[in-house]
Amino acid sequence: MASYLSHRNPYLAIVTSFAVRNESRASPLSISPIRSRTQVRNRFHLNSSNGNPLNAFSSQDGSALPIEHIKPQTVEELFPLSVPESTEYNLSITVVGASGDLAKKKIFPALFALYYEDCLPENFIIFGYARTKMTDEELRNTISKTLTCRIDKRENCEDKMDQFLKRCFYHSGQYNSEDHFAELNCKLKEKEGGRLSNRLFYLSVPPNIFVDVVRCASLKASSEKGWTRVIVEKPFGRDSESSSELTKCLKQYLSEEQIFRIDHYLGKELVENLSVLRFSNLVFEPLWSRSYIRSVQLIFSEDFGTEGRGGYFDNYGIIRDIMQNHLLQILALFAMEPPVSLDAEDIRNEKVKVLRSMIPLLLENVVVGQYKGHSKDGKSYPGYTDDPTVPNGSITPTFAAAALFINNARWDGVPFLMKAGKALHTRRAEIRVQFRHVPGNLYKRNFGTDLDKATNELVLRVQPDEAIYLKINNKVPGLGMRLDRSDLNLLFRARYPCEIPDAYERLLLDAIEGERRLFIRSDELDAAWALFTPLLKELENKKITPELYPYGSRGPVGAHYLAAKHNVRWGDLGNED
Ligand SMILES: NC(=O)C1=CN([C@@H]2O[C@H](COP(=O)(O)OP(=O)(O)OC[C@H]3O[C@@H](n4cnc5c(N)ncnc54)[C@H](OP(=O)(O)O)[C@@H]3O)[C@@H](O)[C@H]2O)C=CC1
Ligand SMILES: O=C1O[C@H](COP(=O)(O)O)[C@@H](O)[C@H](O)[C@H]1O
Repeated sequence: MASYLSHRNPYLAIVTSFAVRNESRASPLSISPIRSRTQVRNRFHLNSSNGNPLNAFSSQDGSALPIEHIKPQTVEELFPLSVPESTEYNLSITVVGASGDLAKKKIFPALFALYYEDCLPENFIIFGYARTKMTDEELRNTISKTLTCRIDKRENCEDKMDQFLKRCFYHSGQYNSEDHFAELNCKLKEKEGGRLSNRLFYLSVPPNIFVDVVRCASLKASSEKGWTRVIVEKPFGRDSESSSELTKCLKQYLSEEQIFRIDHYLGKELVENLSVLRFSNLVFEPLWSRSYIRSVQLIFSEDFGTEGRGGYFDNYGIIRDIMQNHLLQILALFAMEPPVSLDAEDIRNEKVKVLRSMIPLLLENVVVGQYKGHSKDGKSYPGYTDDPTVPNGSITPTFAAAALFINNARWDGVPFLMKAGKALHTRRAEIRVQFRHVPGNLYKRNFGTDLDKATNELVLRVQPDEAIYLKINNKVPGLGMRLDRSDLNLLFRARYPCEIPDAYERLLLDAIEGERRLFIRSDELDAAWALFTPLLKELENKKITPELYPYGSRGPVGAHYLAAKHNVRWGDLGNED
């Protein structure tokens, strides 16, 4: 019971510790604390991503108001005899950049999915905000085209969509206008109907606008009595300096507790499952070190180019777009020491330690590539520089492979190979763990000369078709002694025949709840940039030309040499997957 609410905000931590102290000397007369706590829990009984029940109307983040303001002063304040009903609370979500691609593709559909699953509080409203002129009705029409119902839960879906859309509104304004945000504030207040309201802003706009929006929103549209939180989309800067500058600017208006830096890969089901697999199964954790693991591979590939996003992409490139954030976050989760608990700070502390233990990334351990035009079966595919939004002669990498090392006792000498590319032959994201050879293997001669083919490999397929499988050696049935490699295969669609929630659903729900475990803390971000910035500068200063690879291919051959240099092979390019 003690840990039930305690990891949340200061208010709830106080409530919990106080309630537990009271509980230990409970008498028939000391019933009110326990009753109050139960009421609090029942009011909004959802689970956040670490499995703890939610309290969606949890109080302040210590932002708009000083912390003393929110500390309950008396027992009556801590455990009021009459706890307000959930209907008195409101959650207002403002999607800034609501006319954009991400808002339509991911954010509104995720919000609808949460509503459909009864994961939003009873009183919620959603505002779209952008410069584009639009009426509420026009916003509803636009987003209605992208809402979908779970494949396995289609009943009443149309009704639910209608009800959801009725809660969606739109306000047009400039991103740097305090007046326009003050107008938004008036509209929010009107719809909130005088209830205590928590406010969440989702910054789905290009990064050069982040600070303006945060300034205007925090000064003019913060919640007066509830919390105000801001989800910030990547990219968080483009190197150490710009990232620190961004953090510094954001912190003029927000506390760290209010900033939710999203990395949507942390919300993916299989990335979530990584820690479960490792820490709740005895068979894996003892093997999780240099003693048994020969290499770890983090692979991201897309079978389409930068179509439509070339303008953004050219300023960043694949290392900033995928490696410095998505793949590095997975690496940190994979390699961290067991955290003290599942609390956000405990996990993020361990991740930071790993990131800070990484050996500086050398240019000789990196390969960069760029896709070129290619024709196949009578169809032609454009090269990266054919995109009209990409400058002629751009040397921005659309592919990169890198070998990284962690300087600690657990991982000394183990190559962590990363590979990320656009316009490759397949769309896939996976974590591959290659184990060492079996020492003194009795069956050595059954494998022929290539012992690598007989090593065990654990694969977490993040997407598509989520799966966890372990490649093992097995006797082929029969009178002889022939071995082959087989998979112990946990295919999610076979085992769990329900739709897997999108990463944005999980992350939005956590931000509403105030659960920060899957969001990036500023010191994690600093450590991530500290690792990649020198390399990025060297690539740019030396104007390293990327190796060209045809659209739809398996990427530059340089990636194979890189793996070979570290005595390993890419697991995704074997004869079998
Ligand atoms: N799209 C994706 O798949 C992903 C996007 N992201 C990040 O999410 C954020 C939003 O992405 P996305 O929706 O694709 O971005 P968009 O380019 O579609 O921009 C979103 C909105 O911002 C406004 N906007 C665009 N450019 C400018 C500008 N130069 N000055 C002022 N306003 C501008 C536009 O609204 P209006 O003109 O109406 O004001 C636009 O509809 C970005 O930070 C992006 O990096 C992260 C991961 C994936
Ligand atoms: O952050 C980004 O991610 C997408 C890939 O996300 P996914 O969930 O579809 O795998 C990528 O296309 C984009 O370039 C990048 O900015």
